[in-house]
Amino acid sequence: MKGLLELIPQDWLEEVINLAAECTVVVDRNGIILYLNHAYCKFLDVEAEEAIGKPVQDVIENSRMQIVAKSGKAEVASIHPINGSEMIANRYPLYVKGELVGAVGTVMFRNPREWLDYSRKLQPLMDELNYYKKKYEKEFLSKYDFGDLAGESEKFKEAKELAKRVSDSHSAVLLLGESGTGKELFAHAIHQLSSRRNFPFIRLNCASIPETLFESEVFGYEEGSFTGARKGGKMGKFEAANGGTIFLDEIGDLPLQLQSKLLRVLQEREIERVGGKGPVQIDVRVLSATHQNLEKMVAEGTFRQDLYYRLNVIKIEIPSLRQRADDIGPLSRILLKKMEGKLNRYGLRISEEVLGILQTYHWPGNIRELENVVERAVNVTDGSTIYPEHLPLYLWSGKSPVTFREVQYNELPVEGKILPLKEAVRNAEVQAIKNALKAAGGNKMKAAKLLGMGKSSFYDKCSQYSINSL
Ligand SMILES: Nc1ncnc2c1ncn2[C@@H]1O[C@H](COP(=O)(O)OP(=O)(O)OP(=O)(O)O)[C@@H](O)[C@H]1O
Repeated sequence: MKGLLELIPQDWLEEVINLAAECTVVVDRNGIILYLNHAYCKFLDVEAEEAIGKPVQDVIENSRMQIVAKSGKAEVASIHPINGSEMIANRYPLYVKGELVGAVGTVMFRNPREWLDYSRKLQPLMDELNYYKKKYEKEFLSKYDFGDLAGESEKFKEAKELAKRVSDSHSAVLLLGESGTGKELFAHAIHQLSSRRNFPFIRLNCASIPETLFESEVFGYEEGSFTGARKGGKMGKFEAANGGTIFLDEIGDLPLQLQSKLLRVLQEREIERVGGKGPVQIDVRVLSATHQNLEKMVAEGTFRQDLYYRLNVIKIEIPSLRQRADDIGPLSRILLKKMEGKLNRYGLRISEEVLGILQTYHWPGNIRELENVVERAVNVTDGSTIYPEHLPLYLWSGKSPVTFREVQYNELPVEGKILPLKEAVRNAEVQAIKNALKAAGGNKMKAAKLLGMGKSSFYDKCSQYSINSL
């Protein structure tokens, strides 16, 4: 077989080398220069005839070509000081028929200026690339894993274990739980632990999607399929999720007429773009979530039974924060750490009184609400400790924490001796005032606030019970 270069005339070759890598040098195994191209001669200010046959280090200052020709190890993009400036050079060992015969050196940039000009041209492209990378990560990749799901209570751990166990299955998962319990976090974590993790995670909010846009959003459309259709068409959510996971959030809020369209995709596992030429096969894992009671909706005829069965292959019920009161303390501390980072306020702690209040509140908004409360507290706390007055008023104003809980009489232990009611009330008031003063570090205004009392009634009570200080 003919050599690959045989068709190129000999006198073309040098020009080809000059164009391919401006400054080029070739040495034999002993580091003797066999070839120095025109551009390199010009850069070094030497004649080729003078240089050829000489040891490379005698012609090129600080050269390492003789080392590469012996070691057989390439040196790529190394800084090479020459002629008072630092150029960037590549040195490659030259193997012919498997044998090390010498080395080839090229100069990528003859000085840092060249490199700067080059990187200036490259920078906008890199910025653009990073922008799309971030956009892709934000829109198409899952952001959380099971490590982000904090909680040690039994019910929560059971839900987490089940979710882990079914992560890699292909079956549909229905996540049930009140608003703010972490259903979306679970969906991310399930995808992250599955073998689909390197494929997209696409969220479709079924509550916010207008009926008129459902088809184009969910199935996509072809260019020119309707007035206003985007040039090049648009990929729908199912197509975008292909190979990965689609998370149908707030599925209980999907209008009945759209439920049948969704059911068709789930049954047939194919979609057809609006104005498309035919169906496209899709391979997506379906996760869905709702705070609604789907069984009740099915019974009332507002949710399709067949769709319910499709989605509810594996049901995971996420407990409300009320049902995992033991987790409130640890979760508050975790959320505090998160907020410290977000708001750049470090070294904060939550006081015992605040923990008491948080533990007895009923948390209708669950972890999302707790997160908001902690964020607010971090914002309004001046010192390093979060006290009750840093919580929103509805959490503590005018009430003792115990009134938040539905205490059953038979749950209350009988303690101490039975006193006449007036005396018991007096003792309780004295104790409550002393506790509040202690919690407020002796500050009467703060103590009054903690007790949910006006300043003057607090002072009246203090003088009635002769309490002057702690
Ligand atoms: N176990 C947890 N550990 C730490 N943070 C959590 C946990 N669960 C939820 N969160 C946080 O609480 C907030 C609400 O979570 P998420 O959006 O997943 O709830 P949701 O149940 O999907 O709510 P909705 O039903 O309103 O959509 C998020 O900011 C999330 O980071």
